[in-house]
Amino acid sequence: MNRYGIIMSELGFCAELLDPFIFQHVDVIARKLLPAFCETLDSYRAFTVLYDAEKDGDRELAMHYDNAEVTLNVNIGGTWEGGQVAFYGLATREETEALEVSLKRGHGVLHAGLELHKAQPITQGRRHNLIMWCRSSGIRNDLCPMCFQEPRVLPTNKFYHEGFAVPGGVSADATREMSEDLYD
Ligand SMILES: O=C(O)CCC(=O)C(=O)O
Ligand SMILES: [Fe+2]
Repeated sequence: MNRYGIIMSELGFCAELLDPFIFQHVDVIARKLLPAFCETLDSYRAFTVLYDAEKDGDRELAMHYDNAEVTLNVNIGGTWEGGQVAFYGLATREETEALEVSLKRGHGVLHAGLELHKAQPITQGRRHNLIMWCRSSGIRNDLCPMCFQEPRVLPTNKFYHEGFAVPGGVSADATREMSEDLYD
């Protein structure tokens, strides 16, 4: 469970910092390294995780896959022991033996969102990471990364579209009207 993380958009870190970082840099690297999992990255959800072995902190994160086409997980501080990120292969396949990544301070790992993974318990110190769930509507519009079904994409409110994009042809005004009908 992530009880102490913060959502980067709520702190205003997106427009000047994360938008250019993800859309101009991570996008190029992700499409080169993980072409089977992403096309152009066109939205993201970024948040932090904070583990603390000494206080009443979170110590670990249970096995899951991400609501992302690709995830960039970067350490942004702390000194710690334990806390490896363990990977078990794609959620759509049989579970493999754990591949454990011990991130060093300031280092990161880029992986497919579909990779099953968990954070092993931290045994000493604190670990603070920035998690960027990067989305590619070109992929998720055809296959929802959570339920593996083809989604029916409807306009939603303008703040929270979870990475899907309404297919072309719908004007901004029409989208706004539809979302007002649906959610007001
Ligand atoms: O603790 C970590 O480094 C991994 C966090 C994670 O997998 C997530 O928040 O989706
Ligand atoms: Fe994750």
